[in-house]
Amino acid sequence: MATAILERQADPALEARGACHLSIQGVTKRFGTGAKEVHAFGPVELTIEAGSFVSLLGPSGCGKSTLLLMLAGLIPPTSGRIEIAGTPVTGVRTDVGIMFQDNTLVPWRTVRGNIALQLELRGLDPARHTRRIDELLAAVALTDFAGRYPYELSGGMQQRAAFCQTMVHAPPTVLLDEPLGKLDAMTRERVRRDLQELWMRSRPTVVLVTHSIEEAVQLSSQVCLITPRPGRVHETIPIDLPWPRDDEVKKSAAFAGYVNVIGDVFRAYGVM
Ligand SMILES: Nc1ncnc2c1ncn2[C@@H]1O[C@H](COP(=O)(O)OP(=O)(O)OP(=O)(O)O)[C@@H](O)[C@H]1O
Repeated sequence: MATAILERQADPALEARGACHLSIQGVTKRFGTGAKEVHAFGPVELTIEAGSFVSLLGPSGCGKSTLLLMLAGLIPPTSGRIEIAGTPVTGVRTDVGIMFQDNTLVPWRTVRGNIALQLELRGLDPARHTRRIDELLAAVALTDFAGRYPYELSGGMQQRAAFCQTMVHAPPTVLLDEPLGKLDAMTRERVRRDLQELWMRSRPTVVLVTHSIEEAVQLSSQVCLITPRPGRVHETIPIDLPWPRDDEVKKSAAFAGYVNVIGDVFRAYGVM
């Protein structure tokens, strides 16, 4: 799958897109005012190196999704500064690929039309990317459903279509908010492998929000542990395991060691 996803067609708009360095400087987020104010997140200082795969792990409500939305420029921080590749994030970033747990497929377009929409929104001509769309569809086993509408797909199929949407413009920065949460266990494992292979081949900067310690350890170059709300960085743990993180690696004592160490942190917080 990854090979297909990463093959880029000769469109300068999709070429020469290096991975981006992300910088989060003293960022906080508060929602509401007065008695209803919620201090959701921060202050946080965090640097995410270009080409790394960072998972954000933390208890429910600690502000992980809020951070992702701020990184994408969809909501502003209350204070602090976010930069992608040295440029302050001040609004929606079209060079970022983002995927949520609930997909953003529009009901009036087919699967192919939904994928094409992400190109159109960026001023790219879908007709020039037919091969890429076909390869993405094949990679997630949706070729036969390209002409179907979202309501005709299962939840897992909708997420796979949404994955194609996220990747079709070859984003140098990919933000994933529990994208695999609603997938069945077998599909989830397959998409994890695909995601890993994809990252290894083209090394976009990936930030993944997940509740699964195993998923974070399997996929990440670093796992960032976030405290209960208001979320702060407890620790960033480099995951020094060989790639690819196949079944052999997942069965290793070192893998189990990382899972235990991270689990101990959350057990100490009383959230596990
Ligand atoms: N638009 C909003 N208005 C008010 N409060 C909000 C808003 N969005 C998030 N919050 C609050 O901010 C806090 C962090 O929410 P967020 O969704 O970022 O957490 P999370 O770590 O992603 O949680 P989960 O793991 O359950 O998805 C929560 O207390 C939530 O209620």
